[in-house]
Formats: sequence, C-alpha cells, structure tokens
Amino acid sequence: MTDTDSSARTGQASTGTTATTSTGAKRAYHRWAKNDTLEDYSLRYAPKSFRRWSPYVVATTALGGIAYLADFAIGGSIAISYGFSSAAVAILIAAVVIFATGIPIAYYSAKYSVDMDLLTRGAGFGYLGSTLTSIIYASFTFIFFALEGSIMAQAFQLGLHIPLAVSYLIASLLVIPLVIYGMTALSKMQVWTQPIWLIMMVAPFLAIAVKDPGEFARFTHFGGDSPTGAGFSFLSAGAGAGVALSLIAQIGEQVDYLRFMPDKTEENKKQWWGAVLSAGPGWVVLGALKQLGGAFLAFYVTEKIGKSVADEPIQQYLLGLKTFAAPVALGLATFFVVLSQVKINSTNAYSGSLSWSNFFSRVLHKHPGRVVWIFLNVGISLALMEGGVFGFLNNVLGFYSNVAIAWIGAVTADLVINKPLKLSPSYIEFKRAHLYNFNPVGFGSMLIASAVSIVAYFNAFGAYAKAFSPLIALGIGLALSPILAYTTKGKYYIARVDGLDEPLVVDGLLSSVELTCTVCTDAFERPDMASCPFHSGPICSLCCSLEAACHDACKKTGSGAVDLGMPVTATPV
Ligand SMILES: O=c1cc[nH]c(=O)[nH]1
Repeated sequence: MTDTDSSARTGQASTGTTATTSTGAKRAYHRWAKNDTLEDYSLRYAPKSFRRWSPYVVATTALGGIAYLADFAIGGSIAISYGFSSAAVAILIAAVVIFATGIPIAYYSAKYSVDMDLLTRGAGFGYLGSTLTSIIYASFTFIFFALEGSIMAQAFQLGLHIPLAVSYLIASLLVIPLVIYGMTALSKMQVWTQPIWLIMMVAPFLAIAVKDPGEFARFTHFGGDSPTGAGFSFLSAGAGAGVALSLIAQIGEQVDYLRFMPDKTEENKKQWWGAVLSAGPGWVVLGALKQLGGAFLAFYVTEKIGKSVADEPIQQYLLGLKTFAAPVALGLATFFVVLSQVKINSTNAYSGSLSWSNFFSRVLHKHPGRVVWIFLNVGISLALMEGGVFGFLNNVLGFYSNVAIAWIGAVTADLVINKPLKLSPSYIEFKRAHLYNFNPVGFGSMLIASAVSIVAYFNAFGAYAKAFSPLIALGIGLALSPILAYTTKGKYYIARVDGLDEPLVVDGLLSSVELTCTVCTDAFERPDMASCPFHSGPICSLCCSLEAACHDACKKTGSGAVDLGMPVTATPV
C-alpha cells in the first residue's frame, strides 16, 4: 500500500495537522512536536529519510558526550576511598561488564533505528512495563546532569569567583538552547569541539610524564583513606566497581544517537560496524581510561594540596596544567571544564527529554513535545545540585547501580539468549498496537533482580553480597529472563498479528514506504505504522500511543499466541 492508496482508503489528505476520522477523532500536534528538527522522532522509529548522517558523524556525535568529567571525579573518589590496587581492579571489572552488555544493545538499536526506551519495550518488558525503565533512565540523566553541573559550577566558582549556588543555576541554563535543537545542533557542536577537547584532556598527563615521570610509579603506592592502603581488597574492589557500574545505563545515551545510523549495506558494512562498536560499547574504553586518569590526578592533587578537594576535576586540571602553563592554568582549566560539561550535559538533558516524553505519553496519553520535558529534567537536576549531590557521589551512584544493572541485564539476556533460542521475536517490536502492556520476561526479571540486589546492598546478606550487589542484580537478570521466557512460552511479547498489507521488510531492510496516518494525516515510514480497527485505517505509533478512548480494542480479539518471526516480509532479513 502506498501513501496515495492509504489516503484514498481513509478519504483524507496527507498533509495538515488536523483530521476527522470515522470515530470523529481529531489530532493536531503542538508545533514543537511537529518540527522534526526539534522533535528528533523522540517517540518513534527513526525513519530512513531522516537518517542522513554518515556512520562517522553519528559515531563522533555519540562519543562527543564522553567528554564528561564525572569519570575523573569517580576515579578520584574510588582511589581516595579504596587505594590504588582495589580502585584499578574495580574500574576494570565495571568496564568489562559494561562493554559486554553494550554490544547487543548497540547492534539492535542501530539495526532497528530505535532508542533505548523503544528497544526495552520490545526486549521483554511490554508497552507499559517499560515505563518503569523510562523513569530509571530519566533518573540516570538527571543524577548525572546534577553531578556534571556541580563539576561545572566548581569551575565557575574557582575560575570566575561566582558563588556556588548561582553557578549551579548558570550551569543548568547554559545547555538549554543547544538541547532544544536536538541532533541537528548537537552533532555540529560535538564534531567541532572534539579535537580541542582531546588535546586539553591529555595535556596534563603528557606534561607530567615529561617533567616528573616518577609520579606514575608513586601512584601505584597511593592508599588514600583505605584501611588496606594501596594493597588489594576484594571487598573494596566490589564496592568501587559498584560505583563505576552506575555508568552502565550510559549505553542508553549512546544508542539514542546510534538509532540515527544509516542502514547497513554491503558497501558500508565495515564503517557501520566500526561506528556501532566504537560509539556503542566502546564508550567505556575511553570512560575507564578517564577514571584511571582521575585516580592518578587525585593522587597528584593530594600530594600537593590534600585530599579534601582532590576528586574535583577543576582542581585536578588546574594542578595538572600548572606543570607547563602556570600563568594561564586557571583560565585554561576553567575553559576545559566548562567545555567538557556543556558537551555532556547537552546529552544528559537531551536523553532525559526523550525518556520523559516516553513516560508521559504512555501514562497520560499526552505529548506536548520533547522540548517541554527538557525543562522538567533540568529543574530536577538543579534541585539536586543545590542540595549538594556531589558530596554523596559514592553513595548515590552505588545505590543507583543496583537498579540500572538489573534493567540492562534483563534487556541483554533477551537479545543474546532469548532471541537466538526463539523464545523472543526475531525483531524489535515497539508499537503499542502490537505489544502486551506487561511482559513478565523482562519486567519481572528486572523487578526481582533489583529487589534482591537492593536488599543485598543494605547488608542483609553480609559484606561480600553488599559489595557485589550490582553483580548479583546482573546475574539474576541474565538468568531469570530466559527462564521466564521459557515458562511463559514467549506468549507475552506480541499481542496480535501485524494487519497492514504493506510488507515490513523489503530486500532485507526495513521498508521506507510512507503510509498516511488516519488520525494526524501525516505520512510515516512503514515500521512506524500499524493497522487500527478503532480508527479504521493505518495509524502512526505516536497517535496510537496517545489514543485514550480505544481501550486497546485492537488487542482484544483473542487470537492466541502470535508467531515470533518477522511479520509480512517480502524477503527474509
Ligand atoms: O554525565 C554523564 C556521565 C555519564 N554518562 C552520562 O550520560 N552522563
């Protein structure tokens, strides 16, 4: 079925913002929600016509956010709390787990052009089951926005003598204009600022290596506040890994960009894989190196001015840059910190706005536009900053890890175990029209895994279980998902058959044929569309999400279990 056919069938024009359907429904989106540049397909499949960036640009944009300096603060804080050896092992454990779980998530997101929220829906959580993970993800973005904003504010305070409370406000407001313009503005900003950021990031390490190479050997004897000094302690390594593992949800931000990858073809497959692996799980290679760098600089700062501010990146860079540029070190360090934090906090606010859009569209059946939720996310972060969240870094992140890793573990298990075993659909289905509200496979696994690990985190099962509680969450999430998929026979994944005549897949790729939505009368590519008996025609995924009156009538036909293979394909994927 083509656009014209569809318009003819529904008797509607394919343009305009308002439509009258057989049910009398009308939907006109706010102009913010209708502007693709502002809206960035935040609740939808990213259509082929919008995915016009090369793999290199998408990967650079996705990696641009990894400029964040929280890694320096986290590495510094872990080294001060647990000493060199335990901190190094903690960082390594977290990096391995984050890399391994990131591979399938990055691949499926890039292949099916869906963000983390849409991916979660289809990876065993169900349409409403993933509202909980939208909140977990939104919390990641506002917790980290607050930590990064605090780091930027510390630079305003030291470099420009602005009081901390006012600095928090400036740090929050600064990123809003960029975020409003979404991928289009962010990709330009990230690409242009990357080289200068990279040079400034490594400069202090090179300068110290030249002027005082013995510092690196002395670092290996740094004990910080640890009772075991620089020596290794299993418990300390576990606790440190717990803090670093809070970053596991970072893969969500990576795939918010990777969904804009062009289709993988014979010609571009090397660049495609290079971009997906480097900007997907590969983010953690840079992340772990920065944590080690932060641990080293914290030791370096401690030697010179004491431990109390040694985990603040502005102090780390000030002293690092003083080794070769003393007269301008404060100006350079302030510039570097502000640049880094603008790069990451634009990403935090952007991804937060996507999560809130997802959450509220499902719960309230309303979508005023992604831009509105930027203000909510930034507002919560500002409150956290003013409440002094930076002072509780280890505790906040250590606790958060338990929940985040339970979610990522359950999604990963669905993609790498359930799909190959054919216990889960071979593709990613994200549309309300086709999903059950709750799928016990992912949703249940995540709830149980996070409950057990939180109880362990609060010391119910002894010191070792407390220290390694995030790994308990990961293990339970990975094991329970296939068990629940097997026991439920995969029947809570797909609620009904795909009723559109137009094939979903053409020549091995998702179809880019556009169909007109009966409700909003705009045209969307086939993967974003479903057939709607309530409106008697094709409906786009967002109009379907926002429909409060249908009470899921399309899923009440009692058709029984639905085949888990790719629906209506011209040629197999
Ligand atoms: O601030 C941060 C740090 C890590 N990851 C993010 O997404 N944001």
